[in-house]
Amino acid sequence: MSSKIKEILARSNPVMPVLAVENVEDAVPLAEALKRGGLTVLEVTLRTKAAFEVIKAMKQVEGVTVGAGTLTNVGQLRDLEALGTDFAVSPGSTPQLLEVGRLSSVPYLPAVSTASEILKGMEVGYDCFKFFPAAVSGGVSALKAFYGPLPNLQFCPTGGISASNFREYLALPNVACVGGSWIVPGEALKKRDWGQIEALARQAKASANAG
Ligand SMILES: O=C(O)C(=O)C[C@H](O)[C@H](O)COP(=O)(O)O
Repeated sequence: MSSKIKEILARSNPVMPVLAVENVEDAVPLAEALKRGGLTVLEVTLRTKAAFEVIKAMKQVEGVTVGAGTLTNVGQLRDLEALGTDFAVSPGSTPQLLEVGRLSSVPYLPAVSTASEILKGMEVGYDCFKFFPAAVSGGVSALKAFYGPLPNLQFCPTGGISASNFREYLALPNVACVGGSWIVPGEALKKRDWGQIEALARQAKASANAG
């Protein structure tokens, strides 16, 4: 399981837009804009009523890997399995999610913010985690500190990451990719400004590759 998620969150996909999409009609144009900008691994949070329909619609866009975020219980994971979602991400982790996620057909990324949570995940076999909420949990300094005793892990930090600081995270040896909502500002989505979203994606991709 961890290896499948690591393939998805590889350094070739350094920035993962975290999306909250209210209108299913926006799903395809949004995924296409992000793809034109060079970002093809997308996390659709389950924060909106339309989220499952949005995932289904985005999966029609060729070359885009569509995961679900905000996974908080096993029931949702079962629904995502039925939908054929490409991966699933939680904002935290529970013993039940870790256990069920390990065996799921949907590659699963649990989140941690402390060393003890990391150890609990490792006990079940995980070596790849979301680090959430990254900025308020110590940011780059915390990830550097985890690297000392636990160098064989990979993280996807998310939460409080922006255009101005994401490269500091990507420079760390234990960061596979970063996630964030800054690529798709709420206003741009509301205005259906696909050009701006494409430009923000392109900028992030270029800047990540330059690092
Ligand atoms: O909804 C979820 O599944 C989450 O876990 C939280 C999101 O990943 C972060 O809220 C994104 O953080 P920002 O980039 O600071 O907006």
